[in-house]
Amino acid sequence: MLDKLKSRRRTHPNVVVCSRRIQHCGLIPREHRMESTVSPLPTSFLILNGKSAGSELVRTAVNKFRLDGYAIEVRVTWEFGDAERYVAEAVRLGVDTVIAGGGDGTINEIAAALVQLPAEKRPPLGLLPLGTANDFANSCAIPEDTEKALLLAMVGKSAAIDMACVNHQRYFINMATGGFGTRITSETPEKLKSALGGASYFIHGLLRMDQLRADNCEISGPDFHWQGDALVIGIGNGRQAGGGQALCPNALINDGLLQLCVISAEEWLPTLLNSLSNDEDNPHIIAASLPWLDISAPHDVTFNLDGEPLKGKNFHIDIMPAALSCRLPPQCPLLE
Ligand SMILES: Nc1ncnc2c1ncn2[C@@H]1O[C@H](COP(=O)(O)OP(=O)(O)OP(=O)(O)O)[C@@H](O)[C@H]1O
Ligand SMILES: [Mg+2]
Repeated sequence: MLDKLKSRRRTHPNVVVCSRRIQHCGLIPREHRMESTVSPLPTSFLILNGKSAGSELVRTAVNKFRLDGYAIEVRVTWEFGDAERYVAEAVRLGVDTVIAGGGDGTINEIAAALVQLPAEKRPPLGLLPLGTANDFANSCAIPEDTEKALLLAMVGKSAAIDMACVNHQRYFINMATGGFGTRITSETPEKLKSALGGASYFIHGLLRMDQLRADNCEISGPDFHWQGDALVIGIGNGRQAGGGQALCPNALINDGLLQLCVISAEEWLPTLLNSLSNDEDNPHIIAASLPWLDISAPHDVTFNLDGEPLKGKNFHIDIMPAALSCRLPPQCPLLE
């Protein structure tokens, strides 16, 4: 596998070759590069969520690939906002790939920063899943093994993928969820997440059933209108959220469409039990494929954009076709 990928390496002018090794701890900014500085290896900029900063698996994988000659810069986030600054740094350095090392929220923050750059400056995104649920990476079939995932993130083939924009200012790459599902993911305690991983969202959801409350809302889009009490609203660019719940099982990330799935509140228990397999005949599930949609509610509702909350009464959601390029496995189930 490694040999096959190595044979596909491209020449890139971003790094200085120092004997056979690359000076991986200091990529040279574009303006300071000399004509003769060439490297046969791609350069990567790994933005690691601070929650995974201590991972020995990551350290071992990065060191291994650096010894093989790959140039990998690593930055660690401490709080929201750090990733965007690091993306700006990565662009200044002219790297071949920006790698999101974290969960769905980390991918969201990095993808949102990338999509706001001018297209010609936008490097491809790579994924190193290190979060709790890793819903986007899992549904893209990114390898669980850290070394395999890092190699794919550095040199995998990139594909153009869509993103979604909410109210012209926020973004999601995987899914926006509202209603009951939202409250599960935004309120699941960090301790439960680190102890139980993806299952924590589901378990926390079961514990919270007594507080189940539907959101009354109106949803409209091209040739589509629905109003009612929604228990769960899923708007998918990708397919699953909340730790493996495939709310939008037919979604594709390069079809220029959003998949809407609403589980209405009537007879919620049988619906909930059946719904997670998304039975198309179930009258309590409303599904549609739309390029944009508007959602309005009389009271504040919270939407989770890739697990990060956004509160409001009115949401306008647009698909942004081919907004990013992302290094994905050849058999990624989310590509058409
Ligand atoms: N050093 C840090 N410690 C704690 N939180 C951090 C740190 N750096 C960034 N964050 C925050 O982490 C959140 C993103 O976490 P992320 O979604 O990647 O992990 P997760 O929630 O465990 O995984 P998943 O969403 O896949 O279940 C963002 O809100 C971000 O601001
Ligand atoms: Mg998260």
